[in-house]
Amino acid sequence: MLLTVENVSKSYRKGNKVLRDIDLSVGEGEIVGLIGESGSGKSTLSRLIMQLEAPETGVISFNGTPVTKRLRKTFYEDCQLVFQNASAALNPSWTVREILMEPLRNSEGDRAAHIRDMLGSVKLTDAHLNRRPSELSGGERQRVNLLRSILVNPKLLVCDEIVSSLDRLIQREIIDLLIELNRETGMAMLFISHDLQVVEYICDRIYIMKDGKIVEESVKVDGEFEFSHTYSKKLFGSMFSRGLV
Ligand SMILES: Nc1ncnc2c1ncn2[C@@H]1O[C@H](COP(=O)(O)OP(=O)(O)OP(=O)(O)O)[C@@H](O)[C@H]1O
Repeated sequence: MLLTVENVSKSYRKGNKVLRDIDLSVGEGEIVGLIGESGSGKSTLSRLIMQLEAPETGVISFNGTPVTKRLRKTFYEDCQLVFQNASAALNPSWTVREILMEPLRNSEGDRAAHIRDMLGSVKLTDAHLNRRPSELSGGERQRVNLLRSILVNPKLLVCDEIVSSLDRLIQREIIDLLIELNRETGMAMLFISHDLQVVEYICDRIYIMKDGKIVEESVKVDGEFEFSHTYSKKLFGSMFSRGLV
């Protein structure tokens, strides 16, 4: 397995567990979903995976090695995080070129040529390079954000609600890009979302989270996920009835 999360728990305040005994895995080249309502602990888990915070108990491993035993620099070449708010993630005073050069600062070779080669993979052009984030649309900003993370060719991309603030059409464009990237490069993804329709479209396997616990894992069969846990049925049922799916 590329990523394994074993028995991970986390509290911010004594006696109030935000994550409880989480077990989760992502295999090479797999697109795995993590779905749950607001406040269920999804972003906390993504921060733990990225070593931005430490778990209280349990172990997170990448290719069988605990992430805490990895050098940050090489770990971030293997595993990258993209999160929802592209505007906050991008330095407003930098041009797109400067933003994209930054993750390659330690790379050898022609960085500008690498960026030019990769622009097309997220449907951006040379013309975007001299613009600042404020001169881009929301969808373009998220594509710059995404490109910044994939420039180092990570094996795993953790996507935390990356299309949630975009309209359906732009969401679809970004999701199709992710599927294309996955097919072409084999990049695995942990796709975190509260949006079943999006998760159902992109993922082959999903985990359902409730109040800091994984309550169910489901594998897509014939294009659909099946659930046995009452909460998953209720969650998915209410999404259908609200017309989100
Ligand atoms: N730094 C923090 N200090 C204290 N409590 C926190 C902190 N970060 C998150 N929490 C709490 O942990 C719980 C889980 O939050 P988290 O952001 O992981 O949920 P989420 O599922 O990602 O929600 P959303 O979909 O709304 O982003 C929430 O109750 C939140 O208030």
